[in-house]
Amino acid sequence: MEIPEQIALVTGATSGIGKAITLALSKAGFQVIALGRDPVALEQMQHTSGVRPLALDLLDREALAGALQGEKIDVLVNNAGVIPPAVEFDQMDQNDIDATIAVNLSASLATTRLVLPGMMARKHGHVFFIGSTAGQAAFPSMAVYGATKAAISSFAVALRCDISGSGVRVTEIVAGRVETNLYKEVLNDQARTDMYGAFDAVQPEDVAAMLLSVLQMPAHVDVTRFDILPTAQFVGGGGFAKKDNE
Ligand SMILES: NC(=O)C1=CN([C@@H]2O[C@H](COP(=O)(O)OP(=O)(O)OC[C@H]3O[C@@H](n4cnc5c(N)ncnc54)[C@H](OP(=O)(O)O)[C@@H]3O)[C@@H](O)[C@H]2O)C=CC1
Ligand SMILES: CC(=O)C(N)C(=O)O
Repeated sequence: MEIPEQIALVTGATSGIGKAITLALSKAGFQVIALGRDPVALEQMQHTSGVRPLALDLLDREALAGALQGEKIDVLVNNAGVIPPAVEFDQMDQNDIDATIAVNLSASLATTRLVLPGMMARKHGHVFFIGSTAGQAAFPSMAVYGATKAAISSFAVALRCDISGSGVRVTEIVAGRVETNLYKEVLNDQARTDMYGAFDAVQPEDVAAMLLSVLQMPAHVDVTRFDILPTAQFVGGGGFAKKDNE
């Protein structure tokens, strides 16, 4: 009997962690729908790796729903994300607050809502969420980004309760510092090089390798969450209140 090709949808497939996951899944034999806004990057990936490009903005709900209509997705990787400028909350621009919540949280929930019923009907599927250490501990000047990732973490565990017994697995990937383009709009090149060098950052391919290992576990095993950090990085530790705001 021929085993049908499995289909994976990866959001934020044009760069960083999402790109590495897309390429790893494609190499592992999945038909990958690679979703991102950059059509040129997607076209290149189609050319070199045979992935199916899906150029759209996740915030365009109608386009997303239309594009996913009829797709029988086995693996969903909710990866797309943005990081707003690192400033204290009282200095944040409201547009940055809204955009961060919309991409990092709302878009993941919307995509999952579209894909999950089909998985449940077929009694098979795996939904991944890319969380962050910033959702597990306080990071100064990252209150909103951290809040979106804490919400993702909370959502992922609660989702498991809701769909328990359906055969669909859920995994949250809690990533520490991974060397990608995430900070390219908010830090200059030197600052990014210093930041990643200081920790010997995790590489996107490392995250992809972990995701594949989790996916390859037997169907009755769900790795509900894993943390992946540079060996030299830790999070948490005490903070001290400022004496005043002057
Ligand atoms: N790098 C790190 O240290 C860590 C990253 N993470 C998380 O990993 C995920 C991937 O980030 P990373 O690889 O680092 O960063 P990158 O900036 O390299 O990649 C972000 C991806 O998200 C896509 N994206 C952003 N906005 C939208 C949108 N509106 N619609 C569709 N796609 C969108 C981008 O595609 P395009 O521009 O083509 O739209 C891009 O492919 C994020 O959720 C991030 O929060 C978590 C912990 C640590
Ligand atoms: C941006 C992140 O999510 C992060 N964990 C980091 O350490 O930079």
